Amino acid sequence: MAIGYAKTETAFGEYRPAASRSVHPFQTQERSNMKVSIVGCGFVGSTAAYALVMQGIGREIVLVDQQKERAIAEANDITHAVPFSHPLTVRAGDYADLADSRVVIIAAGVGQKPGENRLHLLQRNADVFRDCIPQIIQNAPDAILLVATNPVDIMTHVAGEIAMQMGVPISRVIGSGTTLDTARFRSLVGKQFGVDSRHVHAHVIGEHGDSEVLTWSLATIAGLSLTEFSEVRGIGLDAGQRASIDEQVRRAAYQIIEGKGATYYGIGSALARIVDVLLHDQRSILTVCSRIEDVAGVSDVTISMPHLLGGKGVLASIPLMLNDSEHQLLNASANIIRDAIDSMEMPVI
Ligand SMILES: NC(=O)C1=CN([C@@H]2O[C@H](COP(=O)(O)OP(=O)(O)OC[C@H]3O[C@@H](n4cnc5c(N)ncnc54)[C@H](O)[C@@H]3O)[C@@H](O)[C@H]2O)C=CC1
Ligand SMILES: CC(=O)C(=O)O
Repeated sequence: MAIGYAKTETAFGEYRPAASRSVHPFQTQERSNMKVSIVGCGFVGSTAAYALVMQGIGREIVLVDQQKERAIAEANDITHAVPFSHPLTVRAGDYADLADSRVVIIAAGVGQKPGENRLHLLQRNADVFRDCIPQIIQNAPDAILLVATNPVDIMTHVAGEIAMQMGVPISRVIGSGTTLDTARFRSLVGKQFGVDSRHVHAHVIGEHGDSEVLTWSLATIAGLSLTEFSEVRGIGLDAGQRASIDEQVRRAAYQIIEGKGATYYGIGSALARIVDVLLHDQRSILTVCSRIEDVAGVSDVTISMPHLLGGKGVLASIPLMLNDSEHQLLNASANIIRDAIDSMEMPVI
């Protein structure tokens, strides 16, 4: 293009006359379709925003928190990372600013203190959801809701109950579920074998909590079962090593919370990955949680299984060919979630 030509290229490769541009160059239609909002921007919400910016996922991020000053401070801090990463805008807002969001991440509520498990948070965070989910849906009725707040399976169930009463299809209500636990499992198996964990195919399913199920029998690397891979590479994976990996996955949150008060890098990255899949209809398989008709003999439960995810949310949950012991563990895990759901009064809008 000749120097001085009176057209400028937007960030999206679209040319338009500079003089006729009435909005900031980033403020195009494409950008508004790439809007992601985050309600609850403490450790988890703000780290998810940072991960989105670092990876260039989406174009606009809105942070909403009951502590407005916190949201403003986080938005400013993350904006200062933009010149080193990707051209997103990050700003604080109110519920009205959620309008036109494609995805709303919900990380509002309390986290575990040392000595607490995730189920201990149930009543406190259910109260938070009674307050914030209706406001999110009123302002962003077409958005996909992505829940991170713990206990995430039950909070996703609560969000789904409210969403359905407000006319939102349940396929648009997703929880991060065991996406993080699956990442922990893959990273530890990768470390054991000296293999890039992105090439370890292994899933954690069930509750995002103490009863989760590591599906060892179905784990593969390069199409080989872990036993076969272990033989091929001459690297052992005995019962003791499996038990140690299981313990490290299952107890990771406790260990990290004991050490630094909260977990956020892993979940922030998991949330960014899920958002990427949703925004770009990537049809990825992730162990998010969604409301499923029947899991291991337990009916109508919100739980993590491998899910096919696309631009409209959950496209399918994928049943696994588990061995008997894994099936029993999944049944027990699903019953724990079902009992917790039954123990509480679901919100009526
Ligand atoms: N799903 C997962 O794998 C993980 C989930 N979590 C969960 O995420 C949640 C958030 O954890 P953190 O960010 O560490 O907590 P945090 O305390 O740092 O942040 C929570 C934020 O929510 C805000 N908030 C509370 N009530 C609100 C309301 N009604 N409306 C708007 N904002 C509200 C608070 O002001 C605060 O800024 C916890 O429930 C935690 O257990 C944490 C790590 C992993
Ligand atoms: C806190 C939590 O749920 C986790 O790190 O797994």
